[in-house]
Amino acid sequence: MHDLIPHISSLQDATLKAELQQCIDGKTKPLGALGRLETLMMQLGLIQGTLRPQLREPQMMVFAGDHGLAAQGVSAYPSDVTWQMVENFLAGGAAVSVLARQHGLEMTVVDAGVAHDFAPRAGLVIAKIACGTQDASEQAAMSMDQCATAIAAGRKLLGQRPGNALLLGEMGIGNTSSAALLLARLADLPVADCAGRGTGLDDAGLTHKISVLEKVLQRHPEAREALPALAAFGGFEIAMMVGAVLQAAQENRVIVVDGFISSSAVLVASRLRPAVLERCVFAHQSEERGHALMLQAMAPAESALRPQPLLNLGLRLGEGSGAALAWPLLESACRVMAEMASFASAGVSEKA
Ligand SMILES: O=C(O)c1ccc[n+]([C@@H]2O[C@H](COP(=O)([O-])O)[C@@H](O)[C@H]2O)c1
Ligand SMILES: Cc1cc2nc[nH]c2cc1C
Repeated sequence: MHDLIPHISSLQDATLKAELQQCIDGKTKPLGALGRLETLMMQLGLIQGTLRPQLREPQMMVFAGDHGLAAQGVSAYPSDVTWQMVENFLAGGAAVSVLARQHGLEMTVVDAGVAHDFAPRAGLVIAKIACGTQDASEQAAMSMDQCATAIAAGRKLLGQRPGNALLLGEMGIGNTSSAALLLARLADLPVADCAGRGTGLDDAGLTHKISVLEKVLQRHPEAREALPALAAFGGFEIAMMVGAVLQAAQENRVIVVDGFISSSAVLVASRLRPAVLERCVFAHQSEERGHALMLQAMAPAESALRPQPLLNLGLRLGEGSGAALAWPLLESACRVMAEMASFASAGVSEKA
């Protein structure tokens, strides 16, 4: 366990925090007037241990995997869409491909367990654990060994990438079911509150999905802790994201979290090592039912670690699209810290 799950220290440095606050408050604006950008500036400064945070070589990593549970009719789309969208990511035509290009994000697609043989090529890492998970309504989605292998692979892959920022993306037909199951079990919530329409189920489809997920929870009463729950409910792309998040946090990289499924990986990682949350920037509030509860489940209401998503655009796509859309805000936070004048340097009068 200790080899698999690294130690992650807390960033709480009262001196640096006071200096950052003084630097932010000293800039030429009414106190607090840059709102949420100011807390982002503070967070980036704390992560990097400096008054001048800088972002370099941001890595968009899109983890893909298939889900045995999809056979139970829990998604509006067929499983083949997973590999077809991987091809689309690599061809440059998916939403995340366009947005990553726009913002200069290097994009890597990771085959964590897609039920398809891909031709090797630049931008694709084939790290298949298996050709899709098992059907969690019949058995554990993956063995504990597979789960550990996926986490270790995610850590290794992230460790090999350059830069100081990770943007999380994912693709996997059926993976809103895994994320909802993880939330229901780890936060002890009714699965009906955690499950949403995913790729676009209608009312009857959602009712069916919830009844399938209730049976899956009953099938795995023993899977109560983070790792057994991850193994029971899947998927490989979520497990690999858990590894990538743990490694990125250990290396003090900024982690930009996308939507419901990326957040479920952070939920698991934060149950193992709560300090990962200090490195996480939550890009947006997804339209998927359950995402708000997912964010609340990560930390108590009064905690400074309670996730506060940057955007609320009604997104429900995944892929890392929301993380890419939020990226310019992180760049702006750094630019403001570095370039905005202070009252003293600009000769502007302070509050009377
Ligand atoms: O990230 C989100 O908030 C999100 C919300 C709804 C759907 N998705 C994407 O839709 C796929 C999973 O949906 P489903 O219905 O097949 O479980 C998967 O590829 C996700 O990237 C993603
Ligand atoms: C077309 C399509 C694109 C996606 N991107 C992420 N999840 C997706 C699901 C579908 C169905």
